[in-house]
Amino acid sequence: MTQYLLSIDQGTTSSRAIIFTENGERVAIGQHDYAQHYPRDGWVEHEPEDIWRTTITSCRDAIKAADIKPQQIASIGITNQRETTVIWDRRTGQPVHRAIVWQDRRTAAYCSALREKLEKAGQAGLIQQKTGLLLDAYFSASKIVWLLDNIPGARQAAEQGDLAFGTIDSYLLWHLTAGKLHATDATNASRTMLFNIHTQQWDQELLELFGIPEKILPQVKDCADNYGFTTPELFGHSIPIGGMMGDQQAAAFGQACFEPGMTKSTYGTGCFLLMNSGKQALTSRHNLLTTVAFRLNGETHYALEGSIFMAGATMQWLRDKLRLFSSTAETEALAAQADPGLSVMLVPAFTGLGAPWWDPDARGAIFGLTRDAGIPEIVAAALMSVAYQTKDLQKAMEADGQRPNTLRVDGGMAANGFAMQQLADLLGCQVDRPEVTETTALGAAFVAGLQAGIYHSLQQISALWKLEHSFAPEKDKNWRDQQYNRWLDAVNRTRTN
Ligand SMILES: Nc1ncnc2c1ncn2[C@@H]1O[C@H](COP(=O)(O)OP(=O)(O)O)[C@@H](O)[C@H]1O
Ligand SMILES: O=P(O)(O)OC[C@H](O)CO
Repeated sequence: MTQYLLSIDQGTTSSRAIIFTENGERVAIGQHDYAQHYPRDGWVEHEPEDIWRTTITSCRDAIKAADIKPQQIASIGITNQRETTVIWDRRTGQPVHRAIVWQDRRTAAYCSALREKLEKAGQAGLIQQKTGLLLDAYFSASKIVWLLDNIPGARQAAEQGDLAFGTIDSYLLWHLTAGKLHATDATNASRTMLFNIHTQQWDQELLELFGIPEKILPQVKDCADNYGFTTPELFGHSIPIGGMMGDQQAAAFGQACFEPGMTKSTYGTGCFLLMNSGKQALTSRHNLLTTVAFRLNGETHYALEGSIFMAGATMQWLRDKLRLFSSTAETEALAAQADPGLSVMLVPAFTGLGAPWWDPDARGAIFGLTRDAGIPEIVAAALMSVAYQTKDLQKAMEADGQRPNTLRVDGGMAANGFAMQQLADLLGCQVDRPEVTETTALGAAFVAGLQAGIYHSLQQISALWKLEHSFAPEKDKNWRDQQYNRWLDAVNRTRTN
């Protein structure tokens, strides 16, 4: 009987399930979008029930479309939007509130106050030293604090051990196993701001600092590990769950970035660039994050990460709010019509600026508009903003003494040839796009396959990576510097810090 791997990719805007062959070929997909809730400026929430329902429907659709039996699935891998925080009641499985999404900025003021407190106490570097993260509303810790402080009775219930916290991976695992397992993996744990990435343990000092009871936290496992079995009612058969990874780490794994210096950049809703740093956890002095890249057999590999909040989401804004086009697939042809002599710049700071600026109060702007500027120029500026933001990350890595070698790209926006060519031109390095751009799902399938004994080494997985197109830089250094200086000027005009 032919064996397959099922990857669950629970993303910010949609839930997906993809069936892969043992050779990493995509057989079938199930995908469902779900509602985004914006109750106030800067607040972003998801209904956990929507996440669960769309995930399970996507799995069933994928199994049906692949025309296979659940018995043929050797293992399930779970990958997910990271940091997004859910707290639920262990007795009923009911969430106490909607999930607070990674993009949500409601705890920005709390984070600023805590930063000041730490600075005054001479402990400014404490959080970065332990977690590799910068004190920001992006990560789970301050979101947990908000839930415990704002949901009546939550703090007391948490202290009594009645509540469970999880990022989306844990929440899905809990439901897939009918409440048998409350676990996460080291990559997701490394995004909570409560996990010491050096000792690989929940950190007591940080739990005290945030006032979070340890009882609500999940057990932390390797990425390829025994995550139990799906409860039989779901698929008519209990399928083993063998892999778990945050989505950006999964993308790096699916891109086979296993050696130090290997770098990937994923262009989905946001953009996340990860450079493998091997078994060494590098500390950035230029506002990048240190994160767990993967942990296998108890051995941790690290990465430097730059997180940008708006990439594909900028294209959605142009489509849905400005109605400049009806499908993002049109943007490549539109941008190709832009007059290269016009210098429109779009800074997509809709929810503040991420790495390396970390300015939660900055807001978006379009500069350089003239009477000749039209839809093509604005679309081109939006696509180029993604390349400029990646250039910011490249500069920060270089300032940290790192020189990422070729860049492997993936995610929905990597399909856009205009954006990818701009990226190669601005970075001045080769940009490689693989045959499978759903590398996030593929990475989760790979770790699940390691656990199932389908793969025996990382070399075996590397050999499955296949190049589809390589974008080579076509512009010189002068052009790059000139363009980048104009970008910096535009960014500086939106910054508040
Ligand atoms: N051809 C394209 N050109 C530009 N942007 C695109 C294109 N295709 C998809 N996108 C953008 O990519 C994003 C979807 O990518 P995906 O990897 O599915 O995201 P996520 O996992 O964050 O939901 C959307 O924001 C969409 O606007
Ligand atoms: O859902 P995505 O693909 O936009 O990824 C979200 C990231 O994991 C947030 O850190």
